[in-house]
Amino acid sequence: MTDTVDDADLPYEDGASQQQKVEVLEERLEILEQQNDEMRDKLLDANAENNKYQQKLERLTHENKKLKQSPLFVATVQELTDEGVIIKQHGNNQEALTEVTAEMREELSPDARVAVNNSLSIVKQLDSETDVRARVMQVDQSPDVSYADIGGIDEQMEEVRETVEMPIESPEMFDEVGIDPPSGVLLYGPPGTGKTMLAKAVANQTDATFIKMAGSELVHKFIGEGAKLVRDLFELARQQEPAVVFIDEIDAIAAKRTESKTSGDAEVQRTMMQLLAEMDGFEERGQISIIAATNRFDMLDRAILRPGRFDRLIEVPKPEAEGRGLIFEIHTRGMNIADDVDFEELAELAVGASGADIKAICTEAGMYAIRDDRLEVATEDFEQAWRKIQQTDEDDDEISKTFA
Ligand SMILES: Nc1ncnc2c1ncn2[C@@H]1O[C@H](COP(=O)(O)OP(=O)(O)OP(=O)(O)O)[C@@H](O)[C@H]1O
Repeated sequence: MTDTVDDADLPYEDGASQQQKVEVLEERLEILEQQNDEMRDKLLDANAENNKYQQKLERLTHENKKLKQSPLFVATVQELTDEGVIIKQHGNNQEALTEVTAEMREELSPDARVAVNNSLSIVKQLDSETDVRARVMQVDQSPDVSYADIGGIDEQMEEVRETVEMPIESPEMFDEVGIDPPSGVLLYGPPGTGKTMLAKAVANQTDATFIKMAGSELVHKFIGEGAKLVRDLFELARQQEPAVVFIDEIDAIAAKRTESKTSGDAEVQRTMMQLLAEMDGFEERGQISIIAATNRFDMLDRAILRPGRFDRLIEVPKPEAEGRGLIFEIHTRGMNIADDVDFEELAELAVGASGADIKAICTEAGMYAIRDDRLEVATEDFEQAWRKIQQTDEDDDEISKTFA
């Protein structure tokens, strides 16, 4: 590069002639012009380079977005080698060697959980397993539901108590008599009839930790991890025993096998096999009771109903008139209701309502009173609320038919 002209001192002696001064200044001007040209060239080059990087960035951002949109699989990092990173896919346990950028490599360590795309490139690192567990499993040390909060399903409640309470409270009795305690209870029936409540109440009664896992979340949100999460679920229960493990929507993991052999099916199968294995290993299970629930009994794989697994099948139906009356009574306990409100009458009116519907009627009736600026809930409010809830149900049915 040309010499720089960086001192501001005049480049000639004080006594220099006019001629000498002009010559020196011209010389300096020439240098400056040259430098200017060089700088302009560099700027142009830098701009071109910048454009190139900008385009590359856009392309990569687009590609990254695309990668994140398509379904990803979960894998665990086994080893960081000079050739690349060895990962093991969950579900099929296949190992693969994949290359990663230097930045990604810095972040990774053996045992890290990562999401990989179809070509097994690592797209991102995932939360630790504890976070995932927290999201799929709802743990409640002491649920606040008691038997007195449940109405209209006394028989079912008795059966659940008999099956679950005894093995938790007096496991030694089963040892002494020499029989295996009943392993699992399967509650089936329409939505909102109190299945979850029953499981919570029995956990509360036995001072057991209530651990809930939703079957549908297990297979839809955590693809490739179902079997492992089932293992984790029972491990967690063992740490917390006595525990009641409640598997909601079990039909999502234990549905009848279909003819198709898609990878989704295989994954669900693996999850179910793990569940069966955990249920069969009762010896090591300790004071852990399993309660599962489904609205789709007809869809269940018979394997799950074999003796020694869910050997108590309890139907939890919608309540009859008497039961509906009791549920109205339960849900209005804390409400300020008019003296003339008659639960039997309300129960006669709300034909076909589930426990959850009745709870909704009571809340809605309270809302009608508030809107009307009254502090007391009247019979009319309940009637109006029931009409509204029926309407909402009909609308929902319409919507589900439209999308069916
Ligand atoms: N038998 C009942 N007695 C009192 N309240 C009930 C009863 N059944 C349902 N409820 C009310 O409805 C709510 C929902 O019930 P719950 O979650 O137990 O139903 P579920 O049968 O587990 O439904 P799903 O199949 O949709 O999971 C409860 O929190 C409770 O307020």
